[in-house]
Amino acid sequence: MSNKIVLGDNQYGKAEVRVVKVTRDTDRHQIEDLNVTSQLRGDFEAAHLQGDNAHVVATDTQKNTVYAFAREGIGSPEAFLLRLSEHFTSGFDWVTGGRWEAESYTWDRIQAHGSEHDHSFVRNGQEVRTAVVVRDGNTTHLISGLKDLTVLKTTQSGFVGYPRDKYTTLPETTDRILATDVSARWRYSTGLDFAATDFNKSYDDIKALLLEGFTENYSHALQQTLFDMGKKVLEAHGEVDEIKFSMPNKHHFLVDLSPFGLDNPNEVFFAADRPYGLIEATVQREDSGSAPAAWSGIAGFC
Ligand SMILES: O=c1[nH]c(=O)c2[nH]c(=O)[nH]c2[nH]1
Repeated sequence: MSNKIVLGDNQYGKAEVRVVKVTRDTDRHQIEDLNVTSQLRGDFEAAHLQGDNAHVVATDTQKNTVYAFAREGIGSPEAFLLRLSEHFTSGFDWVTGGRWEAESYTWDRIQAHGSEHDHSFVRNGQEVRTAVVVRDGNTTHLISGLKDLTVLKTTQSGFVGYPRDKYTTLPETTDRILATDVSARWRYSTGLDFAATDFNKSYDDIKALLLEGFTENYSHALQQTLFDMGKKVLEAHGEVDEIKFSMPNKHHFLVDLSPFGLDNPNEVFFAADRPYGLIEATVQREDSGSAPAAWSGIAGFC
């Protein structure tokens, strides 16, 4: 083993640049609200080893670039990140790649006096939309997703047939509540023409498929429901290579009402917040293989 100490993988940039873009071409304003992280990869050895900052595009400059690009419009988180990645990799020879990530928050128009208001909005708290661009030389990986999409069904779910040992106390059930916060990330094929893709439409459609997938079949386990949801997305969207999920099983325990002389025919539950089951999996095409580089910097499944 060598005693020489060298620099390993590295990236740097500005994290969580909060940018809100108002489009006011007409009196009916539009709002886009993002939290952007920009990180550059490339030849930054001199900065780390010698304190030579000649290659260090300041994180402050990266932040300013986010705001300057927003002036020309955002469009979709994916399109915005792709523009940033192109700018930094084409503008600086030694920047060979990087990672650009955004969370996107949705604002709905306030319904006032029966119609949608022109310039007043209410935050839609249903889920947070996410996007990541990972660029490595000429290869661009694009991963879209969502998190905190909380769903629940009151029947058509059960859990039976699992092994029993001396530590097993869980009773089998064929009718339980199934609830989870869906985190999902789907990776678009690198062969896709990103410039010609309507990522907002794709997002809306995939979210709808995930929700439908949750409802459609009797659930023998959250694992099966996860797979149903992913399968629907891959069947309908040929441009998506794989989808990763992280889903807590938000347990709802039937409350024993017998001390009060009451029955409880599956109606009153204690919603536990912890511990929770944690179900994570990738749903992929048989021949697609995996693309670990695309997911680098994304902790765990989602
Ligand atoms: O859908 C479930 N999957 C599990 O793996 C599991 N384990 C458990 O205790 N309850 C459940 N439910």
